[in-house]
Amino acid sequence: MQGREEGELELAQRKAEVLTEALPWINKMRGKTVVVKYGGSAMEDPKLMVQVLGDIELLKLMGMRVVLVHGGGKAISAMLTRLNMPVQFKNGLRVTDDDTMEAVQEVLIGKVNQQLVWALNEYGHNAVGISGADGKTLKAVPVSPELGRVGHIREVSPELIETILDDDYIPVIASVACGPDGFFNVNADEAASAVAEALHADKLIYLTDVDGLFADVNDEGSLIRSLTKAETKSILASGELAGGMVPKVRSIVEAMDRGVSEVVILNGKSPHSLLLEIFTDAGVGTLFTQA
Ligand SMILES: Nc1ncnc2c1ncn2[C@@H]1O[C@H](COP(=O)(O)OP(=O)(O)O)[C@@H](O)[C@H]1O
Ligand SMILES: CC(=O)N[C@@H](CCC(=O)OP(=O)(O)O)C(=O)O
Repeated sequence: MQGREEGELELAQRKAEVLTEALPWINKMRGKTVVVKYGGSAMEDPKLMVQVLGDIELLKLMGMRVVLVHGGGKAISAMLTRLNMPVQFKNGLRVTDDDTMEAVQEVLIGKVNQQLVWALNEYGHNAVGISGADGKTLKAVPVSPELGRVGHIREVSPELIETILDDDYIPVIASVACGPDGFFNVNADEAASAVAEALHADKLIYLTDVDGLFADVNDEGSLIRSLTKAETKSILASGELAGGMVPKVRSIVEAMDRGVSEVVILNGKSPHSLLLEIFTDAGVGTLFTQA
């Protein structure tokens, strides 16, 4: 009994230490705009998803203007497979014909977006789900004829997002944009980067399914803790990155080129990585800074 009480006291002291360490960060981040990109790879496990959304709720309660931009690539591929439709990527971007575009809309806007909104609402902080077509928030132009309806963001109109934030809701944005003749499929990493730029965000966070950027993709011990913009550009140019990490790192460079001062890649599968990154001195993941 005595031992258990001592253990409990130690735990309480540790919790108090954590709060003390967090206090300056809470002060620093109050009122700041944080764009969180939540990727399909880290959204697979519903239990983990609930935990991530709980962390987002906490950021909101601590006074941050939190914007959630989401993907859902795995869910789209699963739907296409069920429909016996091809799943094809070039340089990390999905080849998107008209039928594929319909499936993308159904999965991202109809399913994933509303699941996230519903789950955030369960925490008590009301969320509003939009796609890039709402309020013409994301306007895109085609990337190349071989990719079909894949869009590159040409312009972001942040007014609707700002209205939602000003009314104290959490905007949840599906990475579908409007283009010259209908909807376009935009990589969610690029959408998050463009939204962060348009909102002059203080921080852009990519939640994915790995701890950050590895020097060697096959070695989890090779996590790179921090990179400057120049170093990030040379990694991108080296051609060593593969799969979804290519558009992610390209989006990070674009965000930094356009003035976002801090970008982080975090593992959305490790418990409370968001809180550890924002509220602890050491942080976690890979931090990208201007210099
Ligand atoms: N150098 C690297 N470091 C870390 N991950 C890498 C690297 N190169 C490629 N990857 C791959 O990128 C994946 C993350 O990108 P992606 O699957 O698009 O995530 P998300 O769906 O979260 O956007 C990782 O699971 C990993 O397989
Ligand atoms: C053009 C393009 O590739 N669009 C992506 C959009 C979803 C996405 O980016 O989802 P994740 O963040 O989960 O990977 C796709 O169709 O998969």
